[in-house]
Amino acid sequence: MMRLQVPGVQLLSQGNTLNYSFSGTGVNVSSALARFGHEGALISRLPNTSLGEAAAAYLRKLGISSRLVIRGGEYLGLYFLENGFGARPSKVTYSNRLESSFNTAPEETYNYEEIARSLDVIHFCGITLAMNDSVRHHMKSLARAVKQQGGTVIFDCNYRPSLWGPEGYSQAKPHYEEMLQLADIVMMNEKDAIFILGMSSVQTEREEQLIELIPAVAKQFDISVIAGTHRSIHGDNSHSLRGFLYKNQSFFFSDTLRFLVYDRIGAGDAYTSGIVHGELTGFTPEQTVRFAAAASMLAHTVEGDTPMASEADILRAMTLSVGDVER
Ligand SMILES: Nc1ncnc2c1ncn2[C@@H]1O[C@H](COP(=O)(O)OP(=O)(O)OP(=O)(O)O)[C@@H](O)[C@H]1O
Ligand SMILES: O=C(O)C[C@@H](O)[C@H](O)C(=O)CO
Repeated sequence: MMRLQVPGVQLLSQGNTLNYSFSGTGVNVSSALARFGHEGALISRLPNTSLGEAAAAYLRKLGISSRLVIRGGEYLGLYFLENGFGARPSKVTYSNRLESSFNTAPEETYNYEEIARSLDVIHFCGITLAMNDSVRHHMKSLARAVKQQGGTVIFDCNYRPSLWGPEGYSQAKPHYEEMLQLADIVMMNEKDAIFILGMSSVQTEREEQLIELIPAVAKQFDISVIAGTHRSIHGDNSHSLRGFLYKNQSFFFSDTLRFLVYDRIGAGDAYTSGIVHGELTGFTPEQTVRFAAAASMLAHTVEGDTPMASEADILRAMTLSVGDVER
């Protein structure tokens, strides 16, 4: 999709120029993994227009393979970003998303078995799950095909209230449950368990709810790895983030990292990419969760949705020393 950002911290109603880039969770995760040395390919559908061309060129620049990008349809989904400052949060407004080439892809667009044979790991997210019945059908069919071929299915719950509407949780629940049944690695925290899956906890603190509910989710849906973050937002444009990883019936946590935020969008995708890279590379769970949290921290420092840090940048950031100019 296309991101249209009002420069600086202006509101849409104040500005008169927009900077554009192309993004979405799939773009963010596949480009980060490509930067870490894996082959990252995007499964999507782009229009045969200058907009589609510009998006394809952007993917090439990010090192993403477009071998699974289909051409057709007429539009690209858009979102407008107004950056927050201090007490005023950033605001995302989606536009024309449901008419996009991706969201109108007809039944026969993707050859699920062929795609599944061509990859080891596939990543889906809750944003795609919120689109429409036809997209959900593509998504679940592809996940089933990958599972049948012995591939790894990753599902990031990232629930977006504005996409599901007022009865969102009850509408979302059966679809989330289906994806969780198919997933091997899941990105979530206790909020997803409580609000979407309807689980309850006797605990009142987030950390304790997490420790009670995540193992129950892993058991119920037979999930090997569950990972996610807890974020606190401070009044001085800084955030604190602590990552967790639940694997082999044990929890692993990163340190709580506190940092200034330049651009928050896509930081969760950077965390996911760190977890997936750690799992694929054979890091220990301790290393993986620390690597993912540092990857997410660095993503907050770069403009745009897409994480730009290399593995070396992240390993350096894990030492926690703030650097001067490197020359
Ligand atoms: N209102 C909500 N209802 C249910 N779950 C939620 C809600 N808000 C957030 N969550 C869940 O909490 C987890 C963390 O969400 P959060 O928005 O903090 O960041 P993220 O998804 O990690 O980051 P990013 O927005 O960069 O992808 C996600 O799995 C998300 O689905
Ligand atoms: O809405 C999307 O498809 C994703 C974008 O809003 C953005 O890239 C994002 O939220 C990433 O997690």
